[in-house]
Amino acid sequence: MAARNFWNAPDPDDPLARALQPPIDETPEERAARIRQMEEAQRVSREIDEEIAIARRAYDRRKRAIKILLLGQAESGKSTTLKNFQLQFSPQHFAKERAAWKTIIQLNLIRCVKRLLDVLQEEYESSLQTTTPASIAKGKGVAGRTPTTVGVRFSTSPLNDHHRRIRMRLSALLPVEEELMRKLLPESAGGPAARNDVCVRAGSGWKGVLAALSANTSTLDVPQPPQPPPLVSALKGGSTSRPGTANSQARDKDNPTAVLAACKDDIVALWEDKVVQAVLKKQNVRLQDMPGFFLNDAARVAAVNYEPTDDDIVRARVRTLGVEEHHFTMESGALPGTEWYIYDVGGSRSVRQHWIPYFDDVQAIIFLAPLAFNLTLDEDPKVNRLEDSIMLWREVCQNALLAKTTLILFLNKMDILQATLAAGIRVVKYVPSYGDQPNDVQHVTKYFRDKFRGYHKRLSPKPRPFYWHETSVIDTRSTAAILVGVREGILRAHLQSVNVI
Ligand SMILES: Nc1nc2c(ncn2[C@@H]2O[C@H](COP(=O)(O)OP(=O)(O)OP(=O)(O)O)[C@@H](O)[C@H]2O)c(=O)[nH]1
Ligand SMILES: [Mg+2]
Repeated sequence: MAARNFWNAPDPDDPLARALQPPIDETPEERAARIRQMEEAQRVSREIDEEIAIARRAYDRRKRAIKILLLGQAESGKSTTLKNFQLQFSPQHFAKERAAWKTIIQLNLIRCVKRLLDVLQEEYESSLQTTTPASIAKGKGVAGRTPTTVGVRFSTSPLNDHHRRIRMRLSALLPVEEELMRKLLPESAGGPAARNDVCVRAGSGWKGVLAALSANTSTLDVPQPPQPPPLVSALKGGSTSRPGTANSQARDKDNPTAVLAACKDDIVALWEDKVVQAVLKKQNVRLQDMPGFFLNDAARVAAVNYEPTDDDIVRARVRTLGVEEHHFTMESGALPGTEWYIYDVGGSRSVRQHWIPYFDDVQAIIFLAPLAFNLTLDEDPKVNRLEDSIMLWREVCQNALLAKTTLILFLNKMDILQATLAAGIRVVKYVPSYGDQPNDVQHVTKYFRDKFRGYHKRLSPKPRPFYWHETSVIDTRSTAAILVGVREGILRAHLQSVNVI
């Protein structure tokens, strides 16, 4: 019996094959249309196969890749650690994002100026006094300002009209800040998170938005600083209205570089003013400790031709909302070409539930714990920051999903601990169990490190080594050396776990 060609000759008994047979009376046009349809179906099918192959390759690559999760409370230094990683091991990628960071740094500077203006306004308001008949009778008043009418308000503040004029001119920065925040986080512009910090939502493509903005803003068109309105309105808290057309105002608020350049001399003058520094000291405000502090660099950052340095980018502050995945290929090191994924999460209490889905798929966790024994959480000022870090560390140590995960503790912000202890702030006041041990960096660090080590040992589902480093991740040089060691350690642990070494 002759062999039937399986593909070309359909089995006459197969109902599906019968159904797919072209009709006997098919016209040439119908035949052409049927063939076109078949070809289109084959093309779609090939496309789907290709997509599946790409997805499978990506899945295999990701499975082989090394995955690190950065954990810790808000402001503990997770995103700063990530930037150090990128700077150290993926410098080309880091350099590509420079334009986006420029706008963030400008925004950080504007925030610092705004905070400074708020402090000066508070000082001014708290120094307002009203004359009373009694004070006039006793000849009380302010030098050079003899009150003439009963009930006149006057200020005893050392801030004078010169400061108020600068303050009015700097109000031109406020619409710029609002506009940038609206672009970065449209859904919560003006909300509580956005008011306190520069926020971005993970996966929103904010770096692309900012890079485009930075490329589009003309730096040649520097507006003149606004002229102050009459002093009366300035004393009332001021209006932000400026001379110029509505069009020029709309254009200016889209151009942080130009507006900052116009305000540069005023920012520098206000920040370096001795009276202003004395007010800050009196009010016990240290703007230097603010996240994203750039006032000492104002002359550079507010310049028309400003380009951020690597250090500027590492110091820039953006609050992370959600979880950001960063994929990069090691450009150097023991195994160049190795793929790494680093997950950077938001650390404030309301977003911590988003961490859990990442727990079962990471080789290592870098846990950032600043030894901020004297500070409280922004989101809950009743909670001590260090207590919160220890509570989080305990949860991470005992989590069964993380039993095989390498935990690396960064006791971060050592520079701040040093400054805090040098300022005479005593640990025992906040942590009574510290007792009368010496109040120096070495003893304080050992005390808290032993606490973290103890929980790690007691709570880990099975024994695992305790890795820790004292870090100031804001300092790129000292961090680079630590990260090289961390990278090699994680790589070795990973290769061992897959039986390669
Ligand atoms: N002085 C000092 N500042 C640091 C250090 N590490 C981070 N910072 C600063 O602390 C602020 C917060 O750092 P981030 O890296 O943004 O903190 P985060 O953990 O990512 O915070 P969230 O995104 O809110 O969860 C930034 O202004 C950093 O520049 C450090 O070691 N020393
Ligand atoms: Mg962050």
